[in-house]
Amino acid sequence: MIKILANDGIDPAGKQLLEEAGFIIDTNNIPQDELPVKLQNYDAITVRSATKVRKALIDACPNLKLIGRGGVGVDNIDVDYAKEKGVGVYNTPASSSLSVAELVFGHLFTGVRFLQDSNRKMPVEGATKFNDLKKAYAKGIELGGKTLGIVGFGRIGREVAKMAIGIGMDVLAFDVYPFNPEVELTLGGGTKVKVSVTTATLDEILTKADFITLHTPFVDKPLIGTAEFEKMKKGAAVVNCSRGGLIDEDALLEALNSGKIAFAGLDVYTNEPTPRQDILSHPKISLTPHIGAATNEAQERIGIELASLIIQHFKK
Ligand SMILES: NC(=O)c1ccc[n+]([C@@H]2O[C@H](COP(=O)([O-])OP(=O)(O)OC[C@H]3O[C@@H](n4cnc5c(N)ncnc54)[C@H](O)[C@@H]3O)[C@@H](O)[C@H]2O)c1
Ligand SMILES: O=C(O)[C@H](O)COP(=O)(O)O
Repeated sequence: MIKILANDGIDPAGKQLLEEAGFIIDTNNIPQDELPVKLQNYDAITVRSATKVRKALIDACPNLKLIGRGGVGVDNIDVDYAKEKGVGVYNTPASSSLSVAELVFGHLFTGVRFLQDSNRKMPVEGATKFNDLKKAYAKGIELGGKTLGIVGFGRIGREVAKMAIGIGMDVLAFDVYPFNPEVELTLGGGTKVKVSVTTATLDEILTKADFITLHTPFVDKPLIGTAEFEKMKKGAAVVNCSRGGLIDEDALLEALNSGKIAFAGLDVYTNEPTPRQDILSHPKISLTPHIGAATNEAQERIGIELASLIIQHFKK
């Protein structure tokens, strides 16, 4: 019997598929430091972003045959080393794109209408200072008609573009690789419409966009630091639902505090799971705790896709 440890959980639909295929699946969350011993009893492990599967753990578990990542980023797994050791590594790249794209707009709509701040202040001051708050939040702006710069035009970047076009934004897109600027929108009734975004350089995005959203992996250094903030339009805003580290957080605070940029929306942080307090308490930052893929729909798709990949792997 193949035994699988779903250390960061798995959607019930995925668990059911695995059980129907005859696998034993445990959803115990074993602490990282106990894994080198406890994972020895399993043939496979599935993780999200919390559990790390590094070289030392792979070495400690010679029976391990598969590592499944329920999600996109495999930066918590030593993929090349695992493959060298004959351990299969799988992820579910497309299952959460729509959910992440929707969260980007959650942050954008939040920022332009100060929701991050009014949600903090209304419970405390709403009843006594209603009109003061009404005045404080009176300078909102619309997203429609503004320019959105998308850095990284992959799966999520393309979903973001479709939504932006749908609400009447102009879209500039940049990617390190050449890409098809055409995206297909599905209208009510199923009608499909093809619309092209404008291809741009990173510099054009920095200087022309009203809002900038990042959709690349993190490699080794921030994509957006002091020099990039300086190039942005005054009053621009940034959203990062990709990976902490893509934005230099010191430079971000400086740009927010000087008024150079109006707001930021963050789902990911340089220090996870303990982001810095000056980021967490900033009134111009809309915050979510790395929940881009955390919708029922995305997790169900992820669970089903991962289960199918695991079943296929062991049936080979
Ligand atoms: N917040 C969350 O919960 C969450 C959920 C899913 C994915 N993500 C993250 O979102 C990011 C994007 O995911 P995706 O599925 O769209 O990936 P993807 O591979 O489909 O797209 C990434 C794109 O970025 C481009 N790129 C790489 N480096 C670049 C650079 N320096 N400048 C410009 N473009 C660059 C690539 O060519 C690619 O087209 C990943 O970092 C992923 O881990 C976060
Ligand atoms: O790369 C991803 O898929 C996301 O960062 C999702 O992370 P999570 O699985 O911890 O929600």
